[in-house]
Amino acid sequence: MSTTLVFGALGQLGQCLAHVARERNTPGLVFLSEAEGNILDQAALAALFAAHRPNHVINCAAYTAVDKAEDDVDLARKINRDGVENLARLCAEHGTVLIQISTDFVFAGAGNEPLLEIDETAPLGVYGLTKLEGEQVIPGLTEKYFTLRTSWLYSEFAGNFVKTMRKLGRERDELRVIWDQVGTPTYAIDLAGVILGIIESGSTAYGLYHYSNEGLTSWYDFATAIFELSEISVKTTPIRTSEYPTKATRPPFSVMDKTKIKTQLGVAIPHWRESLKVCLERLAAAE
Ligand SMILES: NC(=O)C1=CN([C@@H]2O[C@H](COP(=O)(O)OP(=O)(O)OC[C@H]3O[C@@H](n4cnc5c(N)ncnc54)[C@H](OP(=O)(O)O)[C@@H]3O)[C@@H](O)[C@H]2O)C=CC1
Ligand SMILES: Cc1cn([C@H]2C[C@H](O)[C@@H](COP(=O)(O)OP(=O)(O)O[C@H]3O[C@@H](C)C(=O)[C@@H](O)[C@H]3O)O2)c(=O)[nH]c1=O
Repeated sequence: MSTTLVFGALGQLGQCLAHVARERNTPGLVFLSEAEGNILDQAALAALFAAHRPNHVINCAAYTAVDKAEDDVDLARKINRDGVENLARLCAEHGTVLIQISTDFVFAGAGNEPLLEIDETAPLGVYGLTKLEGEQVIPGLTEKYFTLRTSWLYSEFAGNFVKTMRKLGRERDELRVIWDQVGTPTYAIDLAGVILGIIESGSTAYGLYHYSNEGLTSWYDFATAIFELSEISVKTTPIRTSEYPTKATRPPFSVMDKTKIKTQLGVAIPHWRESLKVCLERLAAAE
């Protein structure tokens, strides 16, 4: 039986992978928390590879606190770059396929056309920069990798914008949400399905791919859709980024073009609003 090691298993995407793998009865996945599989601990990683001889590794481990990263550069770089290097090196030694997850925040987002895999990267903050460094370290070490750039992940698991908005929308009289940052939300359950599909298909079409849901929206319009579909009534005011100061600068336009993953890997992608409905139904059912 083929084995897949999943690092960062207790994070949002890690939990979504566990959920989808259970639903599909996918065998051979070994889920590793940070304590069980610290991507900075080279000796522990070597022992895990020797014990499991994995065919695939999914790296869900990351430093994802976008604002905090601005003051925590060394740790962000260790996790988002050096940890990826550790995994890629061992994958090369063992002939393992590495599935790395990256972000739309590698782009400056100054344009207004959907971004391709070949488009210029220019991260605006430490999180995006260190994620880009993680992407870039892989091809020098192994050819057998899939790097999937995704954006605006949400799900019923862990903390995310959808869960925050539902909570704040019920607690507050008014919310002010940025409308001049445009991107595409991604239901992390959909992404988990795509990752498992790549493994199940045994695809060797290695390389860098963009994956998000279809369509585009602003954070304000996303929040408005969350309230409408959740039947939460709260005054929601669109504001400019300048009216919501944050430590890290985010890309104003980070919509990614998914033509490559659709044509080369045969991935079918739901519109963000359809996937949002599914997530909100599941959240409501659990309440
Ligand atoms: N969330 C989003 O909106 C987006 C995320 N991405 C990317 O998707 C991937 C998954 O993100 P998501 O699941 O949301 O992130 P989370 O922050 O929810 O999960 C990351 C996990 O990595 C763990 N971790 C941190 N350091 C280490 C380490 N040294 N060794 C092993 N595990 C570690 C964290 O543990 P602990 O919490 O205990 O530190 C956490 O459980 C990441 O690569 C991220 O950059 C891309 C676009 C959007
Ligand atoms: C809570 C809140 C947020 N916002 C804005 C701030 C920010 O621009 C946007 C989203 O806020 P968040 O803190 O959820 O998201 P942020 O941490 O910027 O999300 C990013 O995370 C990393 C990990 C990624 O890789 C990106 O793709 C993206 O998902 O909404 C408001 O305008 N009003 C509010 O009340």
